[in-house]
Parts: sequence; C-alpha cells; structure tokens
Amino acid sequence: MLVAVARNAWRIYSSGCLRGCAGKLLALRSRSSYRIISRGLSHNEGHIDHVSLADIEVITEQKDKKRSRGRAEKKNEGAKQKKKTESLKAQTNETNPDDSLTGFYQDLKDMVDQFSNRVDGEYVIFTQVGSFYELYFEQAEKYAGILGITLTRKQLKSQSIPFAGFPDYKLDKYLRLIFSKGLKAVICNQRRDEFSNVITRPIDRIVSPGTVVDEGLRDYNRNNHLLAITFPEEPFKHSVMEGKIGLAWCDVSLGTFYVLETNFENLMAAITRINPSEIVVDSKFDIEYLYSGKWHPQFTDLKSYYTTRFQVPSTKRKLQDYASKFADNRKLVLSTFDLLKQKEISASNLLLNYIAECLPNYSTNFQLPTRSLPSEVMQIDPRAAKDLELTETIRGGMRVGALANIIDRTVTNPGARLLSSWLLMPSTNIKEIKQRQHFITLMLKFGSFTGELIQLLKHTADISRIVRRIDNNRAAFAEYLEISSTIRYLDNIYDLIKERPEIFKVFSPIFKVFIDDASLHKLGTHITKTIDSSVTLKTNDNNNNNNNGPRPDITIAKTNWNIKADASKRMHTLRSKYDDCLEKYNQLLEDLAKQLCEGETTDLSLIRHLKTGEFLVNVRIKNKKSKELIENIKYEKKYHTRTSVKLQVPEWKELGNRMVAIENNIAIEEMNITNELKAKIFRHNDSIKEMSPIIELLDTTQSFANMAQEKNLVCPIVDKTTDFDIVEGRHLVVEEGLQDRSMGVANFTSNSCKLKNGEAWVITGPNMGGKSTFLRQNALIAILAQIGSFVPASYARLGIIDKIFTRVGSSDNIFKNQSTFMVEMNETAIILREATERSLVIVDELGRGTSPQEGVSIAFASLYTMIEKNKSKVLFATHFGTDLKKYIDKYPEAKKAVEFYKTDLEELHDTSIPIDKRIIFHHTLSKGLSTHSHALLIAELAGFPKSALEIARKSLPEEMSS
Ligand SMILES: Nc1ncnc2c1ncn2[C@@H]1O[C@H](COP(=O)(O)OP(=O)(O)OP(=O)(O)O)[C@@H](O)[C@H]1O
Repeated sequence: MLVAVARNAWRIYSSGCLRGCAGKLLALRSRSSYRIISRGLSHNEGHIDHVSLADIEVITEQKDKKRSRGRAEKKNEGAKQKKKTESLKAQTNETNPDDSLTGFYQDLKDMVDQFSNRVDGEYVIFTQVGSFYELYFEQAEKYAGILGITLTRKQLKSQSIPFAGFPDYKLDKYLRLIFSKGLKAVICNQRRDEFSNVITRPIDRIVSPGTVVDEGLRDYNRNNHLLAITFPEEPFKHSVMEGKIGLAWCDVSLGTFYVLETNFENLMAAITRINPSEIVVDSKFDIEYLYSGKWHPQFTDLKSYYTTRFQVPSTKRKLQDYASKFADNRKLVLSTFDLLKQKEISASNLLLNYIAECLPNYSTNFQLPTRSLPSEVMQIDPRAAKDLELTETIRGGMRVGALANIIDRTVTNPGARLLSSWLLMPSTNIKEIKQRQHFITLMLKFGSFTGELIQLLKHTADISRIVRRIDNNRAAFAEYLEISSTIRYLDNIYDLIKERPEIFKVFSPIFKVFIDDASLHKLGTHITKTIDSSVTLKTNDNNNNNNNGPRPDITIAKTNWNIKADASKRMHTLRSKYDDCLEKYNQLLEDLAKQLCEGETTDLSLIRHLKTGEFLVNVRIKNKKSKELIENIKYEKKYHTRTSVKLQVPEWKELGNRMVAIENNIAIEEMNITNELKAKIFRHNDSIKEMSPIIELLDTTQSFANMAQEKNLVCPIVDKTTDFDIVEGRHLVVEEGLQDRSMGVANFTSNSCKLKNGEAWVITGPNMGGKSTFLRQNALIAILAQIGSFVPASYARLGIIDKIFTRVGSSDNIFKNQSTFMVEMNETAIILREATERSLVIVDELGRGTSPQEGVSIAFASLYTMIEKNKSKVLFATHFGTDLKKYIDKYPEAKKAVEFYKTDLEELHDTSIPIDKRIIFHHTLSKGLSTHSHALLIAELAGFPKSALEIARKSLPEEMSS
C-alpha cells in the first residue's frame, strides 16, 4: 500500500497500481511528504505517471544495488537522518557546490551547460520524465516564471536542485509561449530500450517556429516557411547595396523546397512573399547591424521576424550529402543541384544543416528545389503587407479581420495555403490572371457544378502532409486510406467535369497527369485492399516516439485489426487460426457460464493479468451462491480479491497462450505489410504529389467564385496600360465590419478612383471621414485583381501594377529606435527611390512629425517627386490640404497632375441630440478641398471632457471656430 499526499488530499494507492517492484513503493512512501500528483488511475491504470518517476528510477537503481532487506532498512535509517540535514540545507539554500551529481542529473546538468553557452539563441530544455516535461537547475529558475509554472526544488542524495515541470499533454501550450518570447525548445524525450530496459533521454528535436512538426502547433491553412538567407561577404563595407543574396526556404511538414538568388534591393519584397515563420542566418553574419537600419533603413522591418543566428557546426555537410533527402534518383537530384546558382546552393546548404540539427529524428524528404520567379509577381514589402492588413491585422496581429480571412472560402488545407500565398504575391502575368478569371467565370456560370465540386473537394485530404506523416511513422492507418479516397474523389471530380464540355475543355488539362497515371490508381486500390476500413483515426502524435509508457494490456478476443485478412497469404492463415481460437474462446466462455449460472449469480470474463501475464478466469462474486458454484470448476490456482475470484483454468491457459502467440504474429505481419505499403507509397511519391495542385487550384477558384457571388464582385479588366480606373469601389473588410455592426444592413459608401501614371489624388476631409479606407481599398482592389480574383466595384480596368508602396502612420511602432519623423522619412525615401511608373503609392499623411511649415514642404516635395520623377499613381491623404494646395499651385505641371477630393461631415444643430447621432459622415468622395478636420467634434464623440473641449474651442483661431 502506498500513501501519498496529493495537493491537500491523502490518496491511497494499492501496490497493484504500480508497474514496478517494491523498491518503488518504498521510495514513494519514504517521500510521503513530497507532493505527488496522479492524473487519475482511472485514465492511467497500471502506473503513476508523475514527476516523481525520476525519483522512482533513482531509488530503483539504488534498490537494485542493495538488494538485501536488512541493508535497505539500515540505509533507510541513515537516509532519514541525511534527509533531515539536506532538507535543512535546501531550506537555507546552502547547497555545497562540490556536491557531485550522478547519472541522470549529471547528464541534465551537462545539457543545460551545453545550451546555455550557445550564442545563437536561447534554448529551454524540456526533459520528459514519465508523462511530465521538466526543467532543471538554472533553467528551472529562469523559465518557470516565464512559463507560469511552479518553481520548486528536488531533494537529491547530496544536494537539492531547482526544478519545475508540466504535464506532457500541455507541451503545445508551452511551446507557443516559448516562441512568443523568441526562445527555442530542446525536447528530450525518454526512451526505454526494449531489451535492456534502460531509459535514456536524448534530444528528440529542437523546436522553433520554422521547425515545428507538432500537429497541434501547425495551421495547415498556411505555409510554415523556414527561410535560410546567405549574404555576400562583407556587404557593409560600402554604402551601396551590392552583392548577391541566396534564399532557400521549405515547409518541413509538407516537403516543399524553394530557392532564389536575389539582391538587397529586392530582399524585403522576397521575404514578404515567402512570409517565413523563421529566418535562419549564419551566426558569423552581423545580422544585428543589418536590423539596426544603420546601413540601410528598410532592413529594420526584418526585426519583426523570428530570426535564428545558426552556428554552423564544424561537421557541416555539403549540399550533395543531402541528395537522398530529395529523391532516390541521385543523378536526377545532382543534375538539379547543378542548375542552382552559387548563392542558392549556399542557402540550401545552410537550411539543410539547420534542419539536420533541429530534427535529427525526423525524416524530412523534400521535393526537388524549385526556383520562384520574382519578375512575375507584384512586389509588396513587409510594411505594405502589414499596412494593408493582408494576412493579419495591424493591431493584435489577428487573422480574423485581415483580407486573407475575409476572402477565404476554401474547403481544403491545400486550397487555403495557395490562397494565402497568392495574396502575398499577386501575379504580373496578364495571361495567368486572365486564365484564373476564366476559371471563376465558368464556376459562376455553372453554379450547380460548383456546388457538387465543393462537396467532393471536402472529402479530399492534405496529401503532402499525409505523406510526410507516413514517412515519420506518425500517420494513423486511416490516413493511408485517405490517400486512396482522395484518388477516388479526384476521379469523381474528373467525371463531374466530363459532364460539361465547356468546363471539360478548360479544366481537363490540370488532370492530365493524374488521369493517365494508372499506377497511382492501382496504388489507391491496393491501399483499400490492404487497410481495414474500420480503423480509427488514432495517430502516433504526441507519443514523441516514447516507448516508456505503460505496456499495453494484451487484448484478448481481438476483433479489430488495422490490416485486412486478405492482405497477404500469411495474414490470411494467421487470421483463420485466430478466428478458430475465437470460436473456442466463445465456447469456453459459454461452458464456464453454464457451470457458474452466470448472470444470476456471477459476472464472468477471461482475462490476462497485466502484471503476471497469467491467463485467468475472473469471476465477480455477487452472492454466497456464486462462491459455492466456483468449486464446480477445475482450476490449478485461485486468487481472491475482495469482490472477485481469479482462477487459473488449464483450457484458458492453453487457449490464451495460443491466442497471444497468434496476435504477436499478426502484429509482426501487420508491420511487414505496412512497411511494404509505405515503400510502395514512396515509390509513387511523385504521382501522389500531382494531386495537390489539382485540389489547390480547384479549391482556390471555387473560393473566388463563391466570394464573387456573395460579395457582388466584378471581373476586372487587366491590361498592359498604366491606367487605374475603378468605379464604385469598396473596401471588403470595412464593409464586412459595418455589416456585422448593423446586423445585415450594408451601409458602406462606394467610391470611384481614376488615375494614370504620374497623377495623384489628394484626399482631404474630417477625421473619421473615410480617407484611409479609400486609400487602402484601392490598393486592395489592385491586389485582388492581380491574384486573379474578381473585385469589389461595379467596374474596374487596371493596368498591371509592379509594386505597391504604403506610407501609413500605423506601422511606426515596428521601429523601436527611430523617431516618428525618422520613420516617415525612411519610408518615403524608399518610395522615392524605388517606385516606377507602374507602381501604386498610398500615402496617408506625411510630414506630421515636424513643424507644420517644414512638414508641408516635405509632403509637397515627396508628392511632386512621386508624380514627376517616379511617374507613379499616387493617393495622398492629408489634413493640411490647404497648405499643400498652395505649393502645388506654384508648379503648373503639378497642378495639372493633382486632383483634390474630399469627404464630408454634417453636424445637426439640435444639441439635445446625442453627439453620436448629431454627426453624420458623408463618406462619398467629391471634388474639392476640405478646409475643416472637425477634430473637436470627433474629440467630443470620443468622450473628451467638456472642460477640455471648451478650452480647445476658445483657443481656436477665429476663422476656424465657426
Ligand atoms: N466608404 C465608407 N462607407 C462607410 N463607412 C466608412 C467608409 N469609409 C470609412 N468608413 C467608416 O469610417 C471609419 C473611419 O474611416 P477612416 O479611418 O478611413 O477615416 P479617416 O478619414 O482616415 O480618419 P482620420 O483622418 O482620423 O485618420 C471606418 O472605420 C469605417 O467604419
């Protein structure tokens, strides 16, 4: 019997609850004052899975050495005395630094020391002990507070050490916390060697946002790109940005792999497109200097990315050494490598070395490196992506409320991923855009087809993800079946498109490889013939390859198998034998039941005792009569518990042994068949991968079609001109927000915009008048048009835009070390340097951060340069319209190129009406210049104190107070 204190309650565990020997009981009992938590024996029958398992092991080791009872008792006496002294020591924290650690704790200490000396990041070591993850030594002291877990001390033989821990099922939660602080986690999972029974805790993986393989942390609706960047040697020597930069990025859970050689000018735009979760650079490169913005200010934006300064190991491998990660055909891989540019090779090498260090036990096979083409996409720098809230909101970084979220009607993970990556890289290829528009038009025309298509798409699986999971032995058997069902559903979709010639003509080319691939279809049939369709979705996740858990009870009379009986000859024979046994089993149960009058007097079951492995008949005693009836049965041994009797019956012993032997053989055969199936799947990897692009494209297109219908969008005309003509344009996100607020009554005011290159619209109007909304809506319409979507307007004709620039106040906060005005100037300088006649520039107030006169002159100079030198299309919102106009009027060429528009506000004169009803915003844009910002009214609306308002009113110049 074990007595332990669990929080404030006394709990009593019987020895049967524990997996081990008496030594463990002794250890726990001797620690009865220790806090011992059980997660409930009902869930975890068979063992106590608590932090104190480490203690148990220690004590068990000691126990093994000193087996004699007498000596153990003696030791206990001594230990009691020692413990007293040590607990005193621990209380006063007077640990002798010379106290040497042994075994488990010494290994832990070494690991903590090893990682605390690293310069490339901060590592938090999570060591799995039982079903807890624990932190020790200075790590526990440093991170317990950050993680919000209790810091305590563990009393060892010679000293007490700090430690903290949490249950392993909460790992995802703590990893998220770790990432949010810019830290990394080193996961050391415990492994028990099957033969020697020795437990070790090697590093299983080093987890950071880009190397996450934990399903719970992964959003499969988005790519999780890990990006390695290699820079030119000594780039900071000159002030000019020179030299080539290598980029290599991948998604470790999906096996995608891309490369690109670029330069400093295009680096930020490339990073926005890739949208990495983590950036890796060689620790030798001075990335801090680049981030500081001292060399060139635009790189300060990089600060917002999670960055790893990777200390490339001396054992660094060459790219060729990783060839097997890409395909079995080494020749093919090496010839692909030969096509890579020098910097692409170095970046790929850095990336693969980093992955090898972080995921030593994870099989990461990639598709052959693909180069993405920068000339074919619209450039959006990270700031513009943020300002326009493409994938997340400015405030809070939420996905809800961002454009990506509003337009997403996809029903599959691959579709959602494609949509969000398109959003960050709108195409500049007119042919490509028109083709996407054509797909949408067809889907809109054949609404019932689209409806059926959506239903079929919903049944398809995220194939790339499943293949990775199979590769890493994480997939459930049901996931194998998803491959074959996806093949079936794609066949159904193909049949569906065949029914309509117009659709067939357009969509059939994307099915070509899939339909012609007979071997892929054979594979699908083979999977269905192999895996039992009744398998559950139980996955191998979160066990972290841990084979230290309770050994599973041996199932008796098993009826559910993962592999079908006909999957192999041997399996067929084994299953027939097992079925015979099952028959005998049922017969035996029936005979015994007859003898015991089961039902009336007893409950009966055939079991295998978990601890001893004996085959027993378990008879639950209901009444006196059942006790008498038991004596009718011939048994070899009898065990009594309070409520039942367990009998060793020869027939059951023999049958049970036989059943277990067959079960074992079936398990081995299942494993062999599964391995063969895995090998077959990998042989067809290329064909399997062909399915994802079909799903992606169809799903993204149906999503666009759906949104076009729901939001009343039009197909924009996209051409080679530099025109920008939008009639009755809307801002989808603001519109949706207004609909939510007004319970379904849309009251967004649409506005038109017509610009050519070298022209600008200056927008003035009251605060809250809708200036920023108008500016952003036009940029968003351009982006939507170039990703191939329809747009929120009644008409749109757009010349292809190469770059979108934004200068909006809201991103000021990402620059930690620069003043507001410095930030404004940096951003404007980039625009003036890089904008072209195909660019769209959005400026929401410029020159506010300095004296009004100088501010306006800078605003004018910027605007003038943008239209006259850069020849871009400019939308410029300002509260200093009157002053700006004075400057513009001085320059005839500027006067010709700039139009003034305004929004308005009306104030009802009845002051008895509450302020929010008294102010009416007219968001319709009209030609002209607004001279009044109505700032005081807005302040009143915001709840400004009356007295302060009065002061403000009195201090206004006379001409403004009317
Ligand atoms: N076209 C519109 N139709 C309906 N409501 C609109 C429209 N434009 C803006 N709004 C509403 O007005 C709010 C304020 O708009 P916005 O931020 O664009 O104003 P602003 O003129 O830029 O203000 P400020 O000068 O204070 O920055 C929006 O959040 C939205 O609720």
